[in-house]
Amino acid sequence: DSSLHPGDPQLMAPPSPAVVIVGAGISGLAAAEKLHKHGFQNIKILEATGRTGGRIYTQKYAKGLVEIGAQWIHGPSPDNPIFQLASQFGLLSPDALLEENQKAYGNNHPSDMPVVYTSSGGNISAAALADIMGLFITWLEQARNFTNSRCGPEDSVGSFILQQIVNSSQEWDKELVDTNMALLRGLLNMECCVSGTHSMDYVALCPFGEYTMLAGIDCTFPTGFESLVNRIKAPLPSGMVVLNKAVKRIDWNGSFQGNDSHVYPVEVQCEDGDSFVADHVIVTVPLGFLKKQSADFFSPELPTSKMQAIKNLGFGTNNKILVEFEKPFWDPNTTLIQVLWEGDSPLIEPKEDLKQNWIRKLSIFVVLEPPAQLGHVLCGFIAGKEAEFMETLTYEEILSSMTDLFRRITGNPELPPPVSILRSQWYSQPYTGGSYSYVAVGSSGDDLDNLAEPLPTDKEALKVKYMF
Ligand SMILES: Cc1cc2nc3c(=O)[nH]c(=O)nc-3n(C[C@H](O)[C@H](O)[C@H](O)COP(=O)(O)OP(=O)(O)OC[C@H]3O[C@@H](n4cnc5c(N)ncnc54)[C@H](O)[C@@H]3O)c2cc1C
Repeated sequence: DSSLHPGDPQLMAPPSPAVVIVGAGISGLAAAEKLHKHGFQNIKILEATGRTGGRIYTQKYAKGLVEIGAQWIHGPSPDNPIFQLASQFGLLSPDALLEENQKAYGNNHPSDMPVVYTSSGGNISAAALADIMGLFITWLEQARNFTNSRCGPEDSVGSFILQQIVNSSQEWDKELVDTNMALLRGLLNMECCVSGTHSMDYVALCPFGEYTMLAGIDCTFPTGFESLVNRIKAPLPSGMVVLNKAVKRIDWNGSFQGNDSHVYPVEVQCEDGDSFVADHVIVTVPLGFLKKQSADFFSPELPTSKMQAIKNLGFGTNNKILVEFEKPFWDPNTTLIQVLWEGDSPLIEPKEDLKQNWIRKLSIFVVLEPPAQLGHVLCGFIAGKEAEFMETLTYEEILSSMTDLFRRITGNPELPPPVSILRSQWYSQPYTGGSYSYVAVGSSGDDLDNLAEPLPTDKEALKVKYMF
């Protein structure tokens, strides 16, 4: 509520509330910026790593910039706060600002049709692919329509789609069955990347449609997603963000003497022995970190409903493998490349030997734009246990796997190896522990709301709650 200011009597017990924000990703920085704008001065943002931005991470690569984490504004239209900020700061390309692009629906998926390369160097006709893509998109929409209608708590998006595949396959021409199944396996692999999960069998069916899709064709930041973070951070005074300051524990319901005469309800203890007293703490650490640490991170322990929400919600890995080529092997109009792994099928469990088979989970590559400025770069997406295994491999092992893969799918054993590769390793980051969250079987959207609820639940104590 912008009408409230620190001087307002209903907000102010001590004259300048001390606020500690844990995490300097976009959430923590945006919270600080908002408080600062409303006159709060006693704010500290404690960040475990040596950089701000968290899962928004733009790096120099090839001849330009690439995103190791967040890449697109999904649903860039006026209702989207990221879009609002990005346009306000002038960070978007003229195309992204076109009204027609803001009104169109991209469905949170790349809107273009991929070009399919098979694992033995063949191609698939655009018509065959369009048929299967059409079915798959319809099934996803049907899965979203389960919201508020009856479905079992154990039902998953994966099991629903599998049932549709089985039913639909009865009507397919026999000679198309293997190709269709392999295409669908690839589309499911891609959907795992979208949801950040190992398997769509882990994603709850009933709440699947609660994720609101905003209008707008997904767009990127020409100067990098991190330029948005930097603009949000710019007005904050130096010293407000403290890097390399990992928080170890938050004592959130006590009485702690500050250096002044004030007694504070919260004390934040850091790994390096430092501690900070506070009136309010805003915790923005990823769910992946909370899953590993929440039992020891809060004292007293969080209420059972919050602990259950942390346990029940899903948090999985989606990684990127960026591959730079001297010359593109793909046609200049290609925007997406799908790898069809012959023999794969949604009806067959993937083989467990990750060393031999991890690469079969890699089904989709986005051609990064614009090649004139960036060079010829493909961005592969891989999710789940295979993505986590990939993080353990050396640069040389991945480069060699990529060389083999592209030689196979182009049918050209002489194809020059990529010039370089760059991969993300979100699972191994101790303060992230994966990529993003999803509503897993056994959880619901209420768990997300529950985690966002401030503590303590005593309404009298909730002065800051009404700031936003
Ligand atoms: C591969 C990938 C692709 C993505 N693609 C998109 C996309 O295209 N579009 C999109 O909108 N979103 C995308 N996302 C999601 C998006 O990046 C996140 O939703 C967003 O960046 C989360 O911001 P945050 O500030 O909430 O968390 P984070 O960015 O994770 O920030 C949390 C911060 O807390 C710090 N921290 C953790 N523990 C501690 C501790 N104990 N003490 C102190 N600090 C701590 C972390 O180091 C981190 O800096 C993607 C994410 C990934 C990983």
